[in-house]
Amino acid sequence: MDGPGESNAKQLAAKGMQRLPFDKLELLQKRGFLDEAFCAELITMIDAKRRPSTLADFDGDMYFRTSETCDLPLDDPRTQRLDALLNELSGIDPAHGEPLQGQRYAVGQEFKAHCDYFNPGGQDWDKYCSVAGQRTWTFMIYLNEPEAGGATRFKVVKKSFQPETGKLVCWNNRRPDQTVNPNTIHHGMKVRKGTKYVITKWYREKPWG
Ligand SMILES: O=C(O)CCC(=O)C(=O)O
Ligand SMILES: [Fe+2]
Repeated sequence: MDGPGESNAKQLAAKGMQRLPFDKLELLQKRGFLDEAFCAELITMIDAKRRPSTLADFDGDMYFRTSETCDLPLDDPRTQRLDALLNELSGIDPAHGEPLQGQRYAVGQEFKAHCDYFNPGGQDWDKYCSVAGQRTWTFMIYLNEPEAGGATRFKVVKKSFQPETGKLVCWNNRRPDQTVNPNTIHHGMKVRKGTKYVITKWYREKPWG
């Protein structure tokens, strides 16, 4: 039985998502999850209100994550519409979702290889996980196509996703036994030309505080 904070690869496939053929992690994609017009609106929202992206368990590399982040306004109908679409697709109780974020990468910006889960026992574990617990699933949507660069590379399974307007990628950050899955390590690679915009939605084991 999946916990209330977990999605399920079989159910996602039944809803039309394509599962990638890897045993090492549950990784799925869906082209055209959002239409171009909605992506363009979300880009406008991200451009309007952004801050430097942050990191948990900072290890001294100032250049590890160089992008900007937008906390999408909770009271905006477009945020609510997107959240509803993701909650419906994931099948996860909305209470377990972190607030939606947009990420913006200008030329040269990246998010080096990392996992989305928090390191059990890491310096920031209590700060980020004492209330809502571990991250379970990640859902990420590309809002546009930069002219060059900006792929998301899953190193262990050697799979790169090219940004494609409206495409959704999602994965389980844990294994079936609920331990964290290091095979999910991925790199938001440097944008070489243009600007890259994505939306990220993370779900938690327990309700978000
Ligand atoms: O931008 C990307 O391609 C990856 C983003 C990412 O991994 C994250 O926000 O956790
Ligand atoms: Fe990530």
